Amino acid sequence: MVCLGLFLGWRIRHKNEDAIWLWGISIVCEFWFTFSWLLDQLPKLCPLDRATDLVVLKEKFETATFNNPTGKSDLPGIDVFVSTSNTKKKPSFVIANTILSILAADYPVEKLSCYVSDDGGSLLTFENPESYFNLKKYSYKNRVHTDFVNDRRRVREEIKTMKQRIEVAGDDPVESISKATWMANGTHWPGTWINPSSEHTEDDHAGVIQLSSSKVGLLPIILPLSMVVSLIKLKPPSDEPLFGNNEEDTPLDFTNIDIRLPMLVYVSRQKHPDYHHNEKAGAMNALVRASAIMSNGPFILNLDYGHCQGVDSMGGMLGYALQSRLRKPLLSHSIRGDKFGNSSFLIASIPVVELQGRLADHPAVKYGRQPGILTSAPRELVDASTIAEALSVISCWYEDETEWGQRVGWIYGSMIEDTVTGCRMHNRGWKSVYCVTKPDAFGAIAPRNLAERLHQVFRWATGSVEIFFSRNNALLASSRMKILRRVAYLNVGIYPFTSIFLVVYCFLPALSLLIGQFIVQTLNVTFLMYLLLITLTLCTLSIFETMWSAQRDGSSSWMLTLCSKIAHRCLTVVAALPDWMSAGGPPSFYALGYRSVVHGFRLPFEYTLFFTYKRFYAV
Ligand SMILES: O=c1ccn([C@@H]2O[C@H](COP(=O)(O)OP(=O)(O)O[C@H]3O[C@H](CO)[C@@H](O)[C@H](O)[C@H]3O)[C@@H](O)[C@H]2O)c(=O)[nH]1
Ligand SMILES: [Mn+2]
Repeated sequence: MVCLGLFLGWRIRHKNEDAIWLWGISIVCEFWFTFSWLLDQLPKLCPLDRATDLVVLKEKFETATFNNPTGKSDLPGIDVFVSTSNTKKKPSFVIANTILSILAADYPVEKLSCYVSDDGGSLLTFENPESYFNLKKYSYKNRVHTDFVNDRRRVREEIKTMKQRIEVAGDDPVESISKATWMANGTHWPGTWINPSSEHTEDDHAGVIQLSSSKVGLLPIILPLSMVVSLIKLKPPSDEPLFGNNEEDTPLDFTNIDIRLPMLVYVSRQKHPDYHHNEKAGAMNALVRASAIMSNGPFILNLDYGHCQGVDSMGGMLGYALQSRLRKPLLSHSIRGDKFGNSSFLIASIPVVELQGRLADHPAVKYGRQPGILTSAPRELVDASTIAEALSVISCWYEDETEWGQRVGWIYGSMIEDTVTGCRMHNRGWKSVYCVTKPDAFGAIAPRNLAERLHQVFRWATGSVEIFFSRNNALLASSRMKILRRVAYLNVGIYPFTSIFLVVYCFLPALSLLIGQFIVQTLNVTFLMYLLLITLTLCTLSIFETMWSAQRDGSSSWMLTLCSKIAHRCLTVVAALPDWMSAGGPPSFYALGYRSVVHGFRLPFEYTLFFTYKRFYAV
């Protein structure tokens, strides 16, 4: 900050009298860059690193006490929401992995429900796990128990036969799926048809809810999942362990293994051309209501279609949420976080906040999800009338003349609904914690190519500009919004504007060549020294951040860690440069143009790609 201050001071005192306008433009840009750098840095002040003590968590909630003589888990229920939309772009096997990671979580099965929202409303396309099973030599060989090798062989055979069964259904496997718009029970699929006809397209179809325990219903719907289901013989969970036996017709031996799995629900909300579906925010709100009727877990965890989670993450996160209920400290605090270098991490942590409170307004859930309520009573069975009721709350007119999306649930009106919703929650005094777990709690898929990445940053920038020009602008937030958090939100709303200054500033050298004038009168030593000083300071800052994160990892040879991390960081910087140059500038620039000039025009979530690139490359 001192370097930048001195530099700017020097620049103001040494005008280029021969081209005062050029000097003026460059000074304005430099002031903006300093401002946006500050906005980036401030939220990183006072980093706090917390970790849940899982042993204490288990001790508190899963040991026999006077109030809980059986020692059955007393942990609260969690409803996990996974969203998917376009199955062409989002392979169904990816979401199958996400769902598997949830079903495999180290959390009492009877307390966990997994809701899959499919905005495509489609029978997911079949993509088989052949590539994994076709590997001639796989890396586990000689390193794992022979049981695993044998099980793997059996699963491979099972999948082969399943594939054959699918191929027998028609010459072309894809063709056979298109006929599967008729479900196995002889009724037609209420959602999107492969050959769409009226009321069976992606934007116009009835609501669908399918429960994993009604196995027959699920089988034709999610094919990769159906494999999983048929392989492990899904059972509706009760709070008593259920041991498998080998008599059943399964390829795996489940003797003495608890075969219960969490409740798995497939939801595709109703769509109608007359109603805006509000993308992911709309899908999440439908799930909030449907789940309130079906399981009403006091906590919600929201994952995207490709966010796999680690086995311990649920307990890890609950540790934060339940902290106030425990006398023995559950959290260890230490300063210095790991994830420096990207201020958006603060914002990215926001969806992890416990999303409780009165979100549901349906009579069946009159009291909503009461804050902090612990559901120790066993969950009631879900019957046909419950499903009918859940179907009614995912209809598209359900939100008519209600406050859903305005004040209740996920907030509508921006493409980055996670940020707006987080902002509104903080604004109302919700607390959030930045969750750092070891190993990482979640793994996600990054965009696979430049076009996808540009599409994503364009969408984010559009969302940011939408926020900036709305009442959700951080400057208008209530006094409950903490100051650094306000700065972080402000940064999210303001960063696309940097693109204007970037484009102008990058243009100046070319202009200088043409007119023979530069932003300074002469390239004197002081100017160059300042540039060098600023560059060196930034590098040092980077090294410090790396050192802190190396220390945090508690590595015994932290020098070695440091060296490898510095090398890694250098590589990252080099690799990120093209990304920064392509993504940081033009997409934000366009987003800004669209939002400010063509205000009120809504860009479709998925089709921004077409919009950007036609223009981008034309220019
Ligand atoms: O109409 C829609 C559009 C999208 N989605 C889902 O929303 C999620 C995010 O979409 P994606 O295309 O993966 O966007 P990303 O930019 O990768 O996602 C980030 O940015 C989004 C805001 O733009 C947030 O919603 C996400 O939580 C955040 O991870 C995915 O699971 C989609 O399936 C829907 O459910 N319905
Ligand atoms: Mn994504």
